[in-house]
Amino acid sequence: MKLDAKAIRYLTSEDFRVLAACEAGSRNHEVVPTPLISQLSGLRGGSGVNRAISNLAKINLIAKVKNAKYDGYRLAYGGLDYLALNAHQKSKVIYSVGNQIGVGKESDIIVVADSTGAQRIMKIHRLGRISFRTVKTNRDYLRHRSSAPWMYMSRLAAMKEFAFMKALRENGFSVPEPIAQNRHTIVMSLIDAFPLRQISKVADPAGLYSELMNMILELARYGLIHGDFNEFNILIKEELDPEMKGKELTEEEEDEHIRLVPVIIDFPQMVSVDHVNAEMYFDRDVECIKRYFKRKFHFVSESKGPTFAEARKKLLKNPGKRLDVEVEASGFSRKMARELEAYMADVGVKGDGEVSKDSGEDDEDVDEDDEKESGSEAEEASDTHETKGSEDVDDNTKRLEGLRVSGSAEQ
Ligand SMILES: Nc1ncnc2c1ncn2[C@@H]1O[C@H](COP(=O)(O)OP(=O)(O)OP(=O)(O)O)[C@@H](O)[C@H]1O
Repeated sequence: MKLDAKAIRYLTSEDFRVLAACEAGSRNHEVVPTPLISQLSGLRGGSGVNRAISNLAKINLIAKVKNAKYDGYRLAYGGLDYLALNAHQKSKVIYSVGNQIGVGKESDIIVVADSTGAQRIMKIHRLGRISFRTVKTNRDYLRHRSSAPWMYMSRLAAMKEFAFMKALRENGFSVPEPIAQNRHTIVMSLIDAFPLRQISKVADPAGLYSELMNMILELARYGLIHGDFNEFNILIKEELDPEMKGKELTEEEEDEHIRLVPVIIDFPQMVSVDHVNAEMYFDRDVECIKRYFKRKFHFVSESKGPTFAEARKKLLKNPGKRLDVEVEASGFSRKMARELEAYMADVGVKGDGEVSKDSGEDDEDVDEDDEKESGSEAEEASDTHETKGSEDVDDNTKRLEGLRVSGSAEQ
């Protein structure tokens, strides 16, 4: 399921039309019948369509499925990746694709660049990585979206992340700059920093701790609770004090004037302060930071940390713009939020370095399944085209390979 962009430059506009037809057909067909692909592609004459279908199947963008009633194809994650990449390329958001720098439980993080070489991050949401087979199949959100839930849920996750990132950024919060969203992907600015998880020593833990607590309170003042505020989702950027910029400093002086600036990069669980479980989420965020600072930096604050009641009071006394309301108005509706939340609840939440216990067991089963699947996919793939080495994963050098994304894509 890893993105391999190499084949994209060989795809023709016909291939992309057929791929888009498979995507459209997948919305209400688990297996899209070949005649329907042909019809939806709008291409005349069967031979072009058949050639495109066989091209796409060869590089695993679609997969042939023999159904009890008819033969057809289903869109694979790779196909959806290529459709999104093609769209980003057409709108000049992405010009080249570089290294994968992270594999999350539910996403891939890839360094990309625009035509000037400016580096950006593309995050590909993969909510089907944890197989839907293990999620209770009687869930409402699956019943109504049964044909391709992975596609729908991954797009919802990308929409949610983009909507919140935009609202937060516009209101002065320290988050990456959101650049574009297409299907299950978002493109954002690259933050040159490490996750708090990887920071072993902090000169002033009390300062950083209070900054993080203030962030939690400030979010609440704008009507939001992060819900997954932990050492993985906070990047720590080193910045020189503004008044020291441009001055010639020794290394020691520089160290003295470096400020640690937290940047929030991921908000899968973000909820409104009006959510039924708002207080639980708020307290969990506060506890997560307290526990982590104690364990990692041996820092225990004298104050107990903010309570939800205090946050509420702050919100009422000095309200910010209600970003929960703003996000809803931007197109990520309450219904979508509920569907995504039901799914997230099923697969569990990571906090303080651990996958929650209930979901952990599920995850193990699923990962095994998943490995088997992706293993065989990779084997097949290596027959037809090169696959990327796993050493690229987690490579923090953020080096671009300068791989062209597409030259022949549909206009
Ligand atoms: N904008 C960015 N700039 C730089 N690095 C980033 C950026 N976004 C993500 N990363 C890197 O990728 C890693 C994973 O990102 P993120 O937490 O958004 O993915 P995730 O799928 O939610 O991960 P998980 O499911 O494991 O929490 C981060 O820890 C960080 O190292």
